[in-house]
Amino acid sequence: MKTITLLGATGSIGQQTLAVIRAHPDQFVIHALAFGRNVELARQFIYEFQPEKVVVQDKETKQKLTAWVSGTKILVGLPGLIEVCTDEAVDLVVNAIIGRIGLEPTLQAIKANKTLAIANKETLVTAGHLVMDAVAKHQVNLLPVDSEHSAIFQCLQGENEQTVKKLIITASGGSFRARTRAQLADVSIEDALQHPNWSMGAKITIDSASMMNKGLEVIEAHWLFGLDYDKIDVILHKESVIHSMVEFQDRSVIAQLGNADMRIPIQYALSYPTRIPLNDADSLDLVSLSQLNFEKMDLERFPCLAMAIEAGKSGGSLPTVLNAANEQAVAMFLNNELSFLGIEDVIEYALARHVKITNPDLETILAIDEETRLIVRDQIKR
Ligand SMILES: NC(=O)C1=CN([C@@H]2O[C@H](COP(=O)(O)OP(=O)(O)OC[C@H]3O[C@@H](n4cnc5c(N)ncnc54)[C@H](OP(=O)(O)O)[C@@H]3O)[C@@H](O)[C@H]2O)C=CC1
Ligand SMILES: CC(=O)[C@@H](O)[C@H](O)COP(=O)(O)O
Ligand SMILES: [Mn+2]
Repeated sequence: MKTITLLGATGSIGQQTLAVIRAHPDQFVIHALAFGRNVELARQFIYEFQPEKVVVQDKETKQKLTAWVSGTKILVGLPGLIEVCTDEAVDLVVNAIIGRIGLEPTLQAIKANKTLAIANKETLVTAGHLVMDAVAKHQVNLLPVDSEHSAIFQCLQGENEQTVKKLIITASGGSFRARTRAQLADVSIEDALQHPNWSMGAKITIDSASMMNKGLEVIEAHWLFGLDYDKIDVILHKESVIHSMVEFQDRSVIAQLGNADMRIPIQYALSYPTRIPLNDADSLDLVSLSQLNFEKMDLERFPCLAMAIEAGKSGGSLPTVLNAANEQAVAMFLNNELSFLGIEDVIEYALARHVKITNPDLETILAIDEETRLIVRDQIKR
């Protein structure tokens, strides 16, 4: 039995994680659930999973929840997240929170020697070196949940990582893959939220439309698999059936395929190192699909991907700036304060004015993150 703390329980990944746990009550039990402000949904999950502890984003949310909950301790904010990630009883932390807020809980969970299933890619982008240093020091398992990274991780099982020639990350192209750049000028929030293959939270869906998601994933892959950027390729694959591939030195290529169902990588991270059945799911039907398509990635069409690769290669504090500027810009786009193409403009602006700091510590990263968000807000409101 694995005892689990789940951060981001009310989100897209969080709910699918609970579906996996619900289907395997003999293997997984919830210790704590953390969420932001969605009290309605959280109440149902607290009732069903009876966690010992719940963490909410702020005091107002705690007040709303208090009347509904008995026998569960309600904690608030970052101290609460850290407490439930480090509790003695916990074996596995699933970090499915959105954004940079996931960084400190991640670091604390690793320091407490917990196995970590990580969906929260912003954490690895903003401070991958700190996370991987902590993983190496504490010798914990850091298990990818992101579909591409789970695919690569699965392809690497039983392999010697020294024999890897390159990773090939697939990209669906997102909501606007059929549009030219000129056709992106007036796109609406609703259009941007229509991902062709996956049902996901709003922020990652916008990242996918701008191709920043793939940029974040390249940086995430660099840290998770310890490979130089020139060994990480991205190709367009509109069906999202091959979730990613590994080419080995002998030119053999291993791919992981499956339907676009995040329960597959989530469950693999939870059950690792074994596989368990995924019930209520369809098998991949290649005959119905009949063909799979691949295209070269056009970095001029998708400048966010180009900026992310450059920031990753340059390293230091630049990925922190990239991530913070993107989080702020996407939030403002979703709030109707910025156009879709404005997202890439403000990220470019934030990166250009930043003076890189090599090997930033946690305090420096948090300060740069805050400062970058301010700069982006000021720039947009001007
Ligand atoms: N969705 C997907 O299929 C995939 C997602 N990912 C990654 O997984 C992560 C989660 O994505 P997704 O599930 O789509 O996101 P969602 O927006 O659907 O969910 C985010 C979750 O985080 C919670 N949250 C937000 N802010 C805070 C906070 N300050 N304190 C505590 N909890 C907070 C939300 O709570 P509430 O809603 O209650 O406010 C919600 O539970 C992201 O990093 C994303 O890039 C990676 C691959 C696929
Ligand atoms: C499900 C998942 O892992 C997402 O990150 C997905 O990959 C988004 O798809 P694209 O970014 O390829 O559009
Ligand atoms: Mn992904």
